[in-house]
Amino acid sequence: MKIAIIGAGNLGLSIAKGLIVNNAFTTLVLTRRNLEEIQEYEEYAKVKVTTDNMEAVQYSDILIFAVQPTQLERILEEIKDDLTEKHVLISTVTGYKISSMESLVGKEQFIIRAMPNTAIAVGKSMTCLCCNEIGEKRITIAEAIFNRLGSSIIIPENKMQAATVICASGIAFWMRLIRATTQGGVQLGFDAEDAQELSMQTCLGAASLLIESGKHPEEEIDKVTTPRGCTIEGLNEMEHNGLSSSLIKGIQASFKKINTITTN
Ligand SMILES: NC(=O)C1=CN([C@@H]2O[C@H](COP(=O)(O)OP(=O)(O)OC[C@H]3O[C@@H](n4cnc5c(N)ncnc54)[C@H](O)[C@@H]3O)[C@@H](O)[C@H]2O)C=CC1
Ligand SMILES: O=C(O)[C@@H]1CCC=N1
Repeated sequence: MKIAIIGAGNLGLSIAKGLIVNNAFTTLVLTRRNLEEIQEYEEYAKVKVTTDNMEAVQYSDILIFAVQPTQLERILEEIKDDLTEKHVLISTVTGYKISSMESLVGKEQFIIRAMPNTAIAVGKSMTCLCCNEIGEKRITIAEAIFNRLGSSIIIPENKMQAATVICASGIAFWMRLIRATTQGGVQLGFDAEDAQELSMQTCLGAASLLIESGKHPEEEIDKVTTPRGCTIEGLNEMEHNGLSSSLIKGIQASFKKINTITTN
């Protein structure tokens, strides 16, 4: 696959790393306004960096847009005359609707929206996808890319904002929980490095157990909570202090915010 990432910033570079580590492209073009930060990527075989989006379009079949919402419109205006029927446009841009992209590049262009998270750099992103009508003919290409770099599901476009909160912002929420449990571990006497290792591996174990068993979290929690034991003591104290409620309220606040920053 001849892939271009238009806007190799935080997310764009995470996608690039995932593609490179998984050898998941034929050619890869990375664009950015300032090349200094991405020059090192040219050391990888078949990777090119440029400031020229038009060149990236001409050189590639799959165009992944990873720019800020306010930057996308200008870029689509810039490249639209160079788009052909071979191009598949994949936008990771938050809150930028398919209909707005269609109004700039036309309904006949294959358009897919993807909402990955930065774990795509290590092939572990949960990515939500949706597409325009004609894009259904190419959605399997997007699934192939994002399944190689984690897991993907197809959702209706009206759930993309919620998906952004749960998956894209969500990775930051989980990392904060890892940090908090690390701090708890330090207070119990582990050095910071060991405490983080214990916390990360336990988090990975919890997710893996649920993924592999298909069980509900409470069923697995019941196996851990010895009656009158230390686990239920800790869990109840956390709940008295609003753990679940705080997470749910945070998710709601994030969702409220994302609906205010939607640009179209
Ligand atoms: N950072 C994240 O974890 C996630 C971000 N997103 C969305 O992905 C998009 C990108 O986010 P980030 O990577 O965090 O932003 P960023 O600001 O780190 O990256 C955007 C990059 O685009 C470049 N750029 C701007 N105008 C350009 C142009 N005309 N041509 C080429 N490059 C240009 C900028 O120099 C910058 O490096 C946003 O819409 C964001 O909402 C979605 C999911 C997760
Ligand atoms: O925080 C944000 O607004 C963007 C969207 C999801 C991740 N980063």
